[in-house]
Amino acid sequence: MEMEKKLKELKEHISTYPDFPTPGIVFRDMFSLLRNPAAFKDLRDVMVEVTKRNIPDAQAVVGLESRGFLFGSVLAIELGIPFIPIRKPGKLPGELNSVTYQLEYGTDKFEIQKESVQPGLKVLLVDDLLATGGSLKAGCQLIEESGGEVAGCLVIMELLELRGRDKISQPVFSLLEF
Ligand SMILES: O=P(O)(O)OC[C@H]1O[C@H](OP(=O)(O)OP(=O)(O)O)[C@H](O)[C@@H]1O
Ligand SMILES: Nc1ncnc2[nH]cnc12
Repeated sequence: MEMEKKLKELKEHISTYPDFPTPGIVFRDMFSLLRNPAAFKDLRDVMVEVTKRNIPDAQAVVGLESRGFLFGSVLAIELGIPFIPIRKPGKLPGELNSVTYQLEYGTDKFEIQKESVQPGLKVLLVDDLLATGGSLKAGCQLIEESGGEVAGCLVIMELLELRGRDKISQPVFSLLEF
């Protein structure tokens, strides 16, 4: 099946919840897609194809906690490159770099292990969803502060009207647009 058709079908597997978790937020639930094994497999194939086509020189996948871990780890296995986590505070051992950022609903802090990023490492940053762009921007900042280079970002879903990609100077690829 060609990519466009696959993407159209995948989008139909995303359930929508108005006013969750707070009034005014339209929540796009990717877990409804993951419940369907054939759809999850198709999503994996599309992620791999888009990455190989657009970010072929990625040397590691960095995933953002927590939903970014699900897709980032699948991609790292398929590409045969390391998976590196960026986590919420207090979860990672060892020497860390950290950054504080704004969410669509609230603020939070991210941490990465210094030893996980070698100087000049070309990174593919992965998350489930791009909303205001605060998380992805913080992720890029953290990778660069740690000595890495963001070769590109991949998100499964993008909420277009929030214009999150305007905050990101690195190339951003999204699969399903809302
Ligand atoms: O573009 P932004 O406005 O920054 O929003 C997108 C981020 O918000 C959600 O994460 P959340 O902090 O809810 O964490 P979770 O994945 O652990 O549920 C989502 O998984 C993205 O990481
Ligand atoms: N609207 C939304 N739907 C799902 N996850 C989100 N994370 C941030 N905003 C979101």
